[in-house]
Amino acid sequence: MTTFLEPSSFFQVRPSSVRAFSMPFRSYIVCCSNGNPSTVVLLGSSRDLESRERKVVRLGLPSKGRMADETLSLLKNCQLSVRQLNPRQYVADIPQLSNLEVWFQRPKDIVCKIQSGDLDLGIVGFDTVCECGQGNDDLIVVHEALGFGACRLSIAIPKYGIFENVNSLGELAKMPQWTKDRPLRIETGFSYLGNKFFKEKGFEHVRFQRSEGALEAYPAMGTTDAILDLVSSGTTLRENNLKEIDGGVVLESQAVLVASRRSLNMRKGALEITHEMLERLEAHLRALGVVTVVANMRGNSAEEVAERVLSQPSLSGLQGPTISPVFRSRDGKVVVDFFAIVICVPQKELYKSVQQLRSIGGSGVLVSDLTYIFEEETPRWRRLLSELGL
Ligand SMILES: Nc1ncnc2c1ncn2[C@@H]1O[C@H](COP(=O)(O)OP(=O)(O)OP(=O)(O)O)[C@@H](O)[C@H]1O
Ligand SMILES: O=P(O)(O)OC[C@H]1O[C@H](OP(=O)(O)OP(=O)(O)O)[C@H](O)[C@@H]1O
Ligand SMILES: [Mg+2]
Repeated sequence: MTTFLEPSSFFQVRPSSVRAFSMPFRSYIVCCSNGNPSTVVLLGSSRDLESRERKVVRLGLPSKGRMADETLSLLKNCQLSVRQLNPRQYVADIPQLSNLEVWFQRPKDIVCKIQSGDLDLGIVGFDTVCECGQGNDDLIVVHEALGFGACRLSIAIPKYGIFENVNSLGELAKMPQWTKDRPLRIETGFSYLGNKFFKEKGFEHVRFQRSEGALEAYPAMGTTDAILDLVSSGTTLRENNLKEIDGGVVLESQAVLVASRRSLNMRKGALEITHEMLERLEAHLRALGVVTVVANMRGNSAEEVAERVLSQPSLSGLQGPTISPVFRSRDGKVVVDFFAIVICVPQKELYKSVQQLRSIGGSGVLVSDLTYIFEEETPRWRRLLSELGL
């Protein structure tokens, strides 16, 4: 039961005391009717109230770093261009999506702010969601493969010295050097994921040391034994005389669209915006690397042309070819002796497809890029609704 009390009976507690109630908010309005702490009632945080009252939906995008440009260009390719008047402005919008604000933030802050209710949606690396989210059930990965920022969170050790013959996680664990007093020291910006991984793997004597940036230098400095960091091409490791080991990949990552479950359930418009973004992202990503091929072919009927087209392995298209009659006027009569074929083929198979089309009589071949492929269903939308219990 909620009881409304006189203002004089309200007081505020410190964040540390609030944690004792296992509530994740920074400041709470707490009231108690008779001074007895056992009757304390938590009404909600001032921050939480502000967040709940907010009418506009907020999307967090990386403000800088390697994810920033690719995020903007992906959205642009989905016809969701972000309108930012100048690059130092941290708030922007997407004219296509009314009732949406874009906030540029550092990737880690995006995940923190989604959890605190200051943002509703975000585009960041999966590694950041897992590290900063720490398994928080409020975070939902709505699209897990946006197609850029691919990397892995991986353990690396020196190629030299005591590690020369160590090439797997098992061998690293068995090294006699690690004891309670002298544990394996791992430098990382991913101590949550690192701790979890090493615990699951049964490592006993490990100590994580927290650092951000240029970790690859630390083993040679002698301040750490191993590092746990993101790797993509492997160049940074190689240039610093480090190597990955078998079984040492903690996580595979790429850019994802992440949302707050609370926002999707409670904030007006959040679910609709997420739906539109998801539809466009899926349709665009599906269309990447696929081209439309249009050609004309002489024939007596659509079926006869279809038989010829389907006899070629690279011409079956997404769901089979679309074949339409080409009407021409001859001697004052309308005749059909040509058919237009439309097929979608993977870019990689384009030349092979053109050769096959020619071999069965195709001419006037036109090729164009695809922007979207909208399927009947958006599989990730179904999955999201079921995760939200809708
Ligand atoms: N070498 C890489 N190749 C591909 N993607 C990467 C690579 N390094 C990082 N990423 C991805 O890009 C995201 C952002 O990395 P970035 O280096 O821009 O920011 P950061 O290191 O988290 O922030 P900052 O350096 O400002 O503290 C990472 O979370 C990861 O998903
Ligand atoms: O395998 P590679 O292709 O060499 O990429 C790996 C490097 O990329 C990231 O660093 P980043 O460039 O983001 O610099 P930072 O350490 O300052 O974040 C990561 O922390 C590695 O150092
Ligand atoms: Mg970085």
